[in-house]
Amino acid sequence: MGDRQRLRVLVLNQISALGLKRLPGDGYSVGKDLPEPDAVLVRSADLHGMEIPPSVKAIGRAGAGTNNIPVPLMTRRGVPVFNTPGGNANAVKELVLAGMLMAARNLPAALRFVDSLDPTMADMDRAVEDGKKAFAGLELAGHTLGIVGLGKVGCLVADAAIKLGMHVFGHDPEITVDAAWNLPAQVKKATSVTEVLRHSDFVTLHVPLVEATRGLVGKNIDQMRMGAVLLNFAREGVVDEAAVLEALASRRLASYVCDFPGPALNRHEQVIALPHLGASTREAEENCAVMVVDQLRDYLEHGQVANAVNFPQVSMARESAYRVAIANANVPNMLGQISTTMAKFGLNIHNMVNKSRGEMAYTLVDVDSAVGDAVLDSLRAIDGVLSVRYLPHHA
Ligand SMILES: NC(=O)c1ccc[n+]([C@@H]2O[C@H](COP(=O)([O-])OP(=O)(O)OC[C@H]3O[C@@H](n4cnc5c(N)ncnc54)[C@H](O)[C@@H]3O)[C@@H](O)[C@H]2O)c1
Ligand SMILES: O=C(O)CC[C@@H](O)C(=O)O
Repeated sequence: MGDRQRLRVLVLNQISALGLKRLPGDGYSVGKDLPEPDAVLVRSADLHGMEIPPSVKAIGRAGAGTNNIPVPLMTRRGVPVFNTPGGNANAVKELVLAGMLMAARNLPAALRFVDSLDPTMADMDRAVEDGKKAFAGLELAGHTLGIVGLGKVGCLVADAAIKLGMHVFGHDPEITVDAAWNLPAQVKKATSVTEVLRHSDFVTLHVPLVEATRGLVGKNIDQMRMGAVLLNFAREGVVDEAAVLEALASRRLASYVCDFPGPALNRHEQVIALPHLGASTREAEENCAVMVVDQLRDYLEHGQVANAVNFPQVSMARESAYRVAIANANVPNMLGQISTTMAKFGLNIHNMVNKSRGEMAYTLVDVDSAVGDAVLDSLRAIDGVLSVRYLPHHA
């Protein structure tokens, strides 16, 4: 196949080879520096400042958060943004448990103490026994964990905390039915973030960064129990850093555990800052890469949509070799105009599906004969049409 006939996938972060090898060389070119890419694959690369070429038809995020991608702009261009719900949730859960244990047992300070001991000293045992009292901690069992955000990560953390003997309070105003089913019955429902903060010894945040969650924990830190621990494995902007620093100084917060280092946090003795490690396990990287690549391929080759954050879920079995995929504004008479245009060119619609999500809608149309450029141009010219792709299937 000629190079331009292959679909080009621009890869902007380290994506597991297990996923990338699902893009077969006879149909795809994959690389870090490809002109006119058809799709972009990322993890945390910030696309806000980047010129996303008009050739891009889909963006795949191997992970959960999509705040590094200009999603509304892509929606206006009729470009879906895919993510991988749950693909890295277990990895994050395990790091949250590690974070709670590191804070509860003063492990970073204890390690620094051991590191400071002169290995050649005569009485190491005595120095250890004398020194250890500075690091006495507390056990998780019997303490209360508050969880804000009961999605893929929050639910797993709740389950693990219950199994460790903790009491758990959870808050999520938009919890899904599936998540609610998965939640252990012992989790108590909190009706606000403040209620979680008031009743918890440990508070962990698992919400996406959107306008509504920016600074979700800030001034309200003064509602937290004295000596509580705050964990942020969500995003930097979900907490107000100045409020955290103040609460650490007053000892309202004993520790702040986060995945987002910064100048005021690094080397702070009450802060445990990790280098955005939540999803960095072999298993999570493989899960996310495989999921996102499969979703991208299904969209690029068949127009089907699974796990896009801005498009409806759409699937339709292939019953014809000639498929057109159309993203359009969710306004009256779009389907009428699409079918009239196709009829004008003598195309018979074999099967179609149309679904909407918010202000946009997505339509897959299978027709009985090949579709020429003139039809596609006429479809593109319909007011409200955002993108049109022709997806012939060569069996
Ligand atoms: N540190 C890391 O490496 C890492 C890894 C995975 C995810 N994350 C971050 O964690 C976030 C959550 O991940 P997830 O996989 O659980 O996502 P998810 O979409 O499954 O869950 C997010 C939950 O937050 C809830 N929510 C939204 N706004 C809320 C609010 N104001 N108050 C309470 N709940 C609210 C949603 O209803 C949803 O249930 C991601 O968006 C990402 O930013 C970080
Ligand atoms: O890719 C990563 O390493 C981090 C991913 C994480 O922040 C997410 O939102 O899924």
